[in-house]
Amino acid sequence: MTRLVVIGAGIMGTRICRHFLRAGHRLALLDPSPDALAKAIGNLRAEGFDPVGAARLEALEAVWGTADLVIEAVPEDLGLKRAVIAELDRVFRPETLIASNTSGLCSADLAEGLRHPGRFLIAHFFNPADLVPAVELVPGPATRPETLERVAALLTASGKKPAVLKADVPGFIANRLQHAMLRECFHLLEQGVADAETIDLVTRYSLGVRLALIGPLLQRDLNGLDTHLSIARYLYPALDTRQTPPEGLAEKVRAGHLGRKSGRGFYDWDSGRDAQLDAVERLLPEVIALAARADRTEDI
Ligand SMILES: NC(=O)c1ccc[n+]([C@@H]2O[C@H](COP(=O)([O-])OP(=O)(O)OC[C@H]3O[C@@H](n4cnc5c(N)ncnc54)[C@H](O)[C@@H]3O)[C@@H](O)[C@H]2O)c1
Repeated sequence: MTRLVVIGAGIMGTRICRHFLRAGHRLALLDPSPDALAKAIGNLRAEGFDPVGAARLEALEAVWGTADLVIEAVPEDLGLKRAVIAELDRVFRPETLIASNTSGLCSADLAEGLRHPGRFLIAHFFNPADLVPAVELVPGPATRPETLERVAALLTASGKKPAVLKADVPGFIANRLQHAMLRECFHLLEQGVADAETIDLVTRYSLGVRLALIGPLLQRDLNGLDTHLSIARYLYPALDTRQTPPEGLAEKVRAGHLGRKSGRGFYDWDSGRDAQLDAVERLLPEVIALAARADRTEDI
């Protein structure tokens, strides 16, 4: 059993806790917001777990300062994350590993100025973190090989699929792909080629049907690289290559249309859509089980 500390009791922190508690680890959760902490601890207790909750690091230091791994999941702000990680580096013994759940900041930027940068790396979980198997691991220039090995082993033993990147690039793999696809979605919307419902429908019932079972590169091998090259030759010049986010997106954010959390985004969020999306999330384990079956051809 490993002792873990999670910093930040928001969407990601709570679900990361749930994952490791289910895997049998001991866990402390820290958040300076009393509401966020009470909600997270309350939800985890309702599931039969008993995590330690704290509002300040000093409250954990005596007992948890020797924890095996600390994972920070505070808001995506480089200055805030740097300050939090530097404090963790100061408070926890040098043997305690430190991971950041940043969505795409560089490992080198987060580790700058640390006293013990060899114990730091990025461990990028996906939402919902208790269900989605992949975790991107991004070492920084000073990360020790044992840090990477220990975190990868812990994740594998708890049922996750860690994937180690060979370079410290912003956005890692998944967010680079996601943003490339979304840039083209905005392009199609702006050009009036299709509305949001149509783009979502085509994506789900074409690319989406395959993606949980076959990665995009293996799928291209199936299709034939010569065909892909012929299409790429005429298609690339027509694709969006802009270097700044679309103005339409910025307008939505300025108007407070943030998606589910504000009741309106690309779609209107009434209680029916809320309930529908909750039901869809309950289907995720089935999709994940299918993806795992695709790795074992004897099961198909
Ligand atoms: N939401 C996602 O889908 C998702 C997916 C993958 C990665 N991430 C990344 O995970 C991180 C957290 O995202 P989230 O969606 O859980 O955010 P969130 O806003 O839901 O939660 C952040 C929590 O951090 C707490 N916090 C703020 N300052 C703190 C501090 N100094 N010490 C401790 N806690 C502090 C806040 O009170 C809040 O409860 C971000 O880096 C984000 O980019 C998010």
